[in-house]
Amino acid sequence: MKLLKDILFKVAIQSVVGSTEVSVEAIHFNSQKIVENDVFVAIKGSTTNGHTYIKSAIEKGAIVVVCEVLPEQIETAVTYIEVASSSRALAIMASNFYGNPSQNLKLVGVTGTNGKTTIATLLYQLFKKAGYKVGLLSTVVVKVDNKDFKATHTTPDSLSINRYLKEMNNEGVAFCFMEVSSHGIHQNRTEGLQFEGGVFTNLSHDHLDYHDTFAAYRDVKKRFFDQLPKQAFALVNTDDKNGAVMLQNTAAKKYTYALKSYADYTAQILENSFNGLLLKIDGSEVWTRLVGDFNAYNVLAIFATAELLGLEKVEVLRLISELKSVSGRFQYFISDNKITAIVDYAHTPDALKNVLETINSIRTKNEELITVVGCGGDRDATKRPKMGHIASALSTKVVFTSDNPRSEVPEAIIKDIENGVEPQNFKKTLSITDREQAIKTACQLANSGDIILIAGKGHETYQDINGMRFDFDDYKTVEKILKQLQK
Ligand SMILES: CC(=O)N[C@H]1[C@@H](OP(=O)(O)OP(=O)(O)OC[C@H]2O[C@@H](n3ccc(=O)[nH]c3=O)[C@H](O)[C@@H]2O)O[C@H](CO)[C@@H](O)[C@@H]1O[C@H](C)C(=O)N[C@@H](C)C(=O)N[C@H](CCC(=O)O)C(=O)O
Ligand SMILES: Nc1ncnc2c1ncn2[C@@H]1O[C@H](COP(=O)(O)OP(=O)(O)OP(=O)(O)O)[C@@H](O)[C@H]1O
Repeated sequence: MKLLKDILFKVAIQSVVGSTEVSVEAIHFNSQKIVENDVFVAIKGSTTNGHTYIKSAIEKGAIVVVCEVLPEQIETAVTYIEVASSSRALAIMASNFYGNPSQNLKLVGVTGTNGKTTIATLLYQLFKKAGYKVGLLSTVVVKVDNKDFKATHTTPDSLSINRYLKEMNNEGVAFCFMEVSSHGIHQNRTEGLQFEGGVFTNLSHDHLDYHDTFAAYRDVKKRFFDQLPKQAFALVNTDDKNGAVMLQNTAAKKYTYALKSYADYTAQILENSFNGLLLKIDGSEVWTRLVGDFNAYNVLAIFATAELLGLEKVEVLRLISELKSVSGRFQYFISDNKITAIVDYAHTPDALKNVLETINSIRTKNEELITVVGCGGDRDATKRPKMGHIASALSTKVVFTSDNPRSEVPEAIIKDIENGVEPQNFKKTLSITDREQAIKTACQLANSGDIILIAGKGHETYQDINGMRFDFDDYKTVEKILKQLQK
């Protein structure tokens, strides 16, 4: 049990009706989870207004209600806390409830359109190898040192974040790396956390279904840096023009990294092949198994972050050479008959362009590049023709297919993608709605030496069709088909 007035510490309260000297059991923002002696936080969501559940939360046993508008009917046995932002109040209360766990470890947030999972996961790997207990909050998995938990979001809700951080405190975790999504910042999921540092990767067209405009999307990302305290570090990629924007109003210590322009941390690509990258960082050569130019940025960000967190340069360089690729991020194998199959999470125009350009910069002219790609349903439709255009312009053959059509008609999504194909590239493309059949066709089209890229789903192990999740794994599927075709 916790005293309400303690968990309200630093919450910007507008009015209180009732006593704050009451003991509460737990905090919930979903009325369905409420039991006796709980706090219910009513949040205005995107589909429902949590304030409509106040009555039902009280019936289930809530003794405290945190809300932005006081209900007309006040129950005398209940304490009401009126705040300007319930989601912000929730985050601060969650932090207080779990004993401000972010203050007991070094927390680094990674934000940007692409590279968050790669950088956060590889930092987790690197600090583990350096002998520390480490935490990870990522799109793929949540890790409390060696314990794994299923990830539900890129950045979980504030109660879950603080619960995981508390577990990390209990395990003696020294560093935690977390992905900070634009949805997470916008919904105040990271409010009140004490960050040791923030990393900005890049910004490109994404999530405009949610943020409406690119400027709004950029400004949400910037808010994360605006809120960093002065003892923290803000590390940004200044080859992306938005990097400088992120630093405009931050109180944190500013650091930059770049491959193409002057920066505090720079690197040179000496070699780039399917065996990995040879980089020169700060005068020293380092070999990494990670493939592609974009991973040179990721490795440089990892190097800088590890140094800023106090690791020795020589040790960091040694550990970088031991890092393994991240699940579904340029994850590849070469079949017995020498076909290279790559599974990559590129599901934005920019990420798709990057991954295709990377493969094209490595492959020889007589090796074909066959791409299998689709776009999600119920999400930003403006990226569909862009992805169709990019895939067909940068591959030798393309199979358009489904990628989580959700409630939309898969063929209609594919039609939107096809609309972006330039007439001269039509002959390179075909469309097959069923993703397994599409992958099979790509495998049948491939000859020894060719490369198949399966883009968009990466680590995901399902296909979301009409509210139902069906098991589906790009990597296992292509592995199975290529084996069968060899027989
Ligand atoms: C669009 C969006 O981000 N939605 C998130 C939001 O839900 P919402 O605003 O839609 O909630 P709602 O359904 O309208 O309900 C409003 C309130 O009423 C409450 N309620 C509702 C029903 C009830 O019976 N009782 C009750 O109290 C709900 O608990 C909620 O507090 O708040 C929820 C709680 O934190 C999130 O789980 C939910 O994430 C949904 C599932 C989601 O898919 N989010 C994605 C888009 C997302 O956040 N993605 C980013 C990464 C994006 C990327 O980089 O690719 C992420 O960080 O994961
Ligand atoms: N630094 C980078 N710059 C551009 N593209 C990148 C970078 N790092 C990775 N990518 C590409 O973007 C894809 C997604 O990478 P990653 O999962 O690390 O990004 P993310 O920011 O976590 O994305 P999401 O939030 O969608 O999970 C990769 O599969 C790769 O194709």
